[in-house]
Amino acid sequence: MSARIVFDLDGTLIDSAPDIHAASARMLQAEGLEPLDLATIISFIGNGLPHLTGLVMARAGLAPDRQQELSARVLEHYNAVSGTLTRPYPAVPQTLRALRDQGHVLGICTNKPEAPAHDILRLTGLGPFDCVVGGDSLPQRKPDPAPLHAALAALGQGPAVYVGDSEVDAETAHRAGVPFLLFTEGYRKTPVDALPHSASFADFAELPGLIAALLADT
Ligand SMILES: O=C(O)COP(=O)(O)O
Ligand SMILES: [Mg+2]
Repeated sequence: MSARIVFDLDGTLIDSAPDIHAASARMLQAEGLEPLDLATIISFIGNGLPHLTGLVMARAGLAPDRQQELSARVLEHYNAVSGTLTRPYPAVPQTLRALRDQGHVLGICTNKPEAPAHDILRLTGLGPFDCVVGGDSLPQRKPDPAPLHAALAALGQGPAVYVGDSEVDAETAHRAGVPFLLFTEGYRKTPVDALPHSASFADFAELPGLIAALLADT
């Protein structure tokens, strides 16, 4: 049976935190400020770059009324560095190929803006995806279920599953009523057991088997 499989991007298919860290560091440097450490930046990922910029600004003591200006700055820097330090997690390319070969249709539902999401998918060679919904594609972003619903609608009919790494992804899937497969090696802050999920995995090589088991149950 073929399924509609939608993936989160940052912390799920790709380890993009080093480029996000570099983009925020360039913005801070232009303000005469020191970079935040990578672990702090990782803890801020999940709700999109403007939200992350707001958290970085608060931590660095920058006035909140500059958020729009500085978010645009971080996005410019991110577009400039995007891909330099970003890598797919181990076994991701092979697993995506295997899932396509099995006849599944694959989509992306990320809070990363749509344009850099397309860029990074091209640079990493992880595509083609049958749809890409970004954090700025709709008025709503995750954890609102609307972006996941939009991605699934674009993929047609059939059983659905969402694969992600974070609290935001677990809540999105839960609110959308879609089974959630949790990748445990991304940017999650909460213990695995405290997040609603159908199954969890640490190695992408396990994913086709988990999806087959999920489909057998439905
Ligand atoms: O850019 C972010 O903050 C999060 O992106 P993600 O939804 O792909 O994890
Ligand atoms: Mg993520």
